[in-house]
Amino acid sequence: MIEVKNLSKRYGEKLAVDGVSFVVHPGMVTGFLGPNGAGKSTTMRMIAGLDRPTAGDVVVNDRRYRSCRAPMAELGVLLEAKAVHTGRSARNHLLALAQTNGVSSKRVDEVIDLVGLRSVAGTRVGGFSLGMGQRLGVASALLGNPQTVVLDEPSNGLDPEGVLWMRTMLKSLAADGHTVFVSSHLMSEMAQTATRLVVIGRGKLMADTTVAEFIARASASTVTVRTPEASRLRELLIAPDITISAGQPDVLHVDGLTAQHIGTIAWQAHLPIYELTVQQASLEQAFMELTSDSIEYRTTTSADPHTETVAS
Ligand SMILES: Nc1ncnc2c1ncn2[C@@H]1O[C@H](COP(=O)(O)OP(=O)(O)OP(=O)(O)O)[C@@H](O)[C@H]1O
Repeated sequence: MIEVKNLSKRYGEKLAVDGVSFVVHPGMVTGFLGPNGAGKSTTMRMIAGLDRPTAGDVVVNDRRYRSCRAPMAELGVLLEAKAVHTGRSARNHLLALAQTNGVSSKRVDEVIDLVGLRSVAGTRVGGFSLGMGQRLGVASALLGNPQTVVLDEPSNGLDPEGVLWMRTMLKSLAADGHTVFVSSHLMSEMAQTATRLVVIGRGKLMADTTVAEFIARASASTVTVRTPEASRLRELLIAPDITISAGQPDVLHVDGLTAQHIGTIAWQAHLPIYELTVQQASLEQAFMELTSDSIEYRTTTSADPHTETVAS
């Protein structure tokens, strides 16, 4: 479990993390979302004990690790993908890490298999691709079989097979009772991987909820109805606070009523229904809606798409 309590981090004038509190529970994957510069990496670095908070506290697995990092069996960390510049092979790199942390060489071979690096375990790490480096980083994070893992953009640089592998691995870690806290900008991937979400914007907590609730809160829950009796159904449904727009002649889009309600009214009036669909926002749409005011680095729409402006 990770408990973050009133956590703040100031870099000079910049308050990168501003009084953030949340709890990451074991047994499920928790996604950590926020626009660029929101403070995700800074928060993760403080959880990992690599940055000292300006204020507030972090408790990992019921213990405080103030000045030193949590032991490998407690907390496994993958922070921003950095190439490991070493002439060592992947296996020797992990063996060295294992020796300094009292981890057995048997575990080294286990994690090599777990991350799918068996065929290149003897290859120099310096020549690894970004995706192979990510897998090695995950292997290092899992070496101590930690109760809690904190991974910053673990799917970064992975090919589709690698992204699927990462999703499966994170879910299986969570299913085994581990605490899994993962940042990502890949919204569709997060929607498939995480059960809960912590969302920050400009250093402040914006949401701490389940993925389902987060999406439900953002979407207007429009119901699409397909019926050959669209105009009759419209007359039966229309009421104050109910908005009905027509798509094709046999399609109505209804805001303000549930699918059950619409289905029941149609059934009572003996109107045939060919389709009744609740239109839910995607996680990406929900995220954009929630964070649109807290995007710090925004591209201008009319000018050069490569130009970035910093909002005041
Ligand atoms: N060492 C540092 N010195 C000064 N400012 C920093 C430092 N590290 C981070 N910042 C600033 O703190 C803010 C939060 O940065 P952080 O890297 O935590 O955001 P992020 O949410 O991880 O962003 P991204 O999604 O782009 O990785 C940014 O404005 C960043 O410029």
